[in-house]
Amino acid sequence: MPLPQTSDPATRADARRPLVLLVDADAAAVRVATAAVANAGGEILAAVEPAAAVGFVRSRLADIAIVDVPDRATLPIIEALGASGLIVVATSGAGSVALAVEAMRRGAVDFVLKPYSPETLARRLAPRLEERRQPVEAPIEAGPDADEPRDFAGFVGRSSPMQALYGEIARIAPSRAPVFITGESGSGKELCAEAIHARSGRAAKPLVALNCGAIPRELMESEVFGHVRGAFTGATDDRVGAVEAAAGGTLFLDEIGEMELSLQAKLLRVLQTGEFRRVGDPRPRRADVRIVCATHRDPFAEVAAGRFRQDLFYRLHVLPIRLPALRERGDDVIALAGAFLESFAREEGRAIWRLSPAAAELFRRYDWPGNVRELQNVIRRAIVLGEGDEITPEMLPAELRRAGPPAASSVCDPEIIEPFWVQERRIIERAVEAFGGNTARAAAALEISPSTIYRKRERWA
Ligand SMILES: Nc1ncnc2c1ncn2[C@@H]1O[C@H](COP(=O)(O)OP(=O)(O)OP(=O)(O)O)[C@@H](O)[C@H]1O
Repeated sequence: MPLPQTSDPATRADARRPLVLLVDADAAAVRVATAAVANAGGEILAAVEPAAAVGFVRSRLADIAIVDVPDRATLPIIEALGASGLIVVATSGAGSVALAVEAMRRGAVDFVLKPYSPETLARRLAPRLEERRQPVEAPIEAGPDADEPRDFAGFVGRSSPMQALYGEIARIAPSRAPVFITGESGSGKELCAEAIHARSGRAAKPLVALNCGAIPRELMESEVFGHVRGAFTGATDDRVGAVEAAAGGTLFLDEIGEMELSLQAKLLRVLQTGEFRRVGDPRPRRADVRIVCATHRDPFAEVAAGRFRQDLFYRLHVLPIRLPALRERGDDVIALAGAFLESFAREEGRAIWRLSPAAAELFRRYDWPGNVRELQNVIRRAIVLGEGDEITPEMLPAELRRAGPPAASSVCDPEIIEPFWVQERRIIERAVEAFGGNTARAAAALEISPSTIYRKRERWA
């Protein structure tokens, strides 16, 4: 199932794309439906299993729901979503006329038989999407120059992908539903979690962040759920875990993909029942936390490889957000560089620095695999080690200088030759990104098998 795409800025200028909730447990159908929704001019809000659909009844985020009806047990979902004002299109592979009639009786406006092609579903959806297409919503922070793109909640950046991201954050922040943030390393996932918390009704309560990749495995359960005295060697006192510390607020689980499978099962229980136990304590406790999680990996590949529980994934992947890579943000890189030049120079007790035009050009051309964090490091290093008050190309690391236009000479400079695996990795990552995180489609375009990508990724990890 590919990650939802941010909408086409050109279309957004005229009207907001209707948001579609996809309720289907079958990953293959979700892939086809995602393509159909994009073709018909909509945007996927989330793809969820039937059990998670009810969470959307109150959130009122979606305009339209496509609900798979494998049997009669799913029919009440149609009723509930319809009653909350969504246009509901039912689908089913059962091919039963009685089921179709019953789905329509319960409020579905159309019934599409499975398997459907993206074209068929897009055709059936198009008039429904048209009904819900709305004039573009008011800018996020209205003011005298409200039409101007602006920075937002700690983020610097006014490019279209960032404007779309700010809109998504503003829309999903008030919901209680879990948020699943994806994006390359250093692209601002933690900043995004902070913005969501700050704009939610939970802002007055704590935001507790845990990096699942940085905590030793044997301590992780106690970090998340706490422990009681004597639970294990060294547990000399009762200890509150992150879930309790975040009571009423938000729990941010960074690098969720690194969490052990056994602990994933316990987290699933919190999401299903609201209950958890401190390590060594038989007494169940209750938690009221909103979970926001993040990963730099492709979560669909992690599920496919068995490293991420599918049931937990569908519970968490309710409101997905993708952070664009820095290289997708155009001139934001220059604005960010300016902001860091100012703040780091101040921190280092130096005069304010600027970027020379030649250095700015390299910044624009470079790929930034480490994203905003890499940019911060480059600027900090130049300010600490450099002389003067201007960043020039000579002060920049070799990989950045390589980003310049190709040398006029036909002889290749040995310094610019990159290892084969680095070039191969860049090609693969770009392809996966171009297909919105869908490894299978990227593999098809590269004419290699998806398993080749998974195998290589394991080697690079
Ligand atoms: N658009 C932005 N404007 C200003 N600062 C930013 C922006 N994006 C990221 N940063 C800063 O860059 C640094 C890295 O961001 P952050 O830690 O949120 O990234 P991340 O995606 O969570 O990284 P990782 O995957 O390594 O956990 C932080 O200091 C953050 O404040």
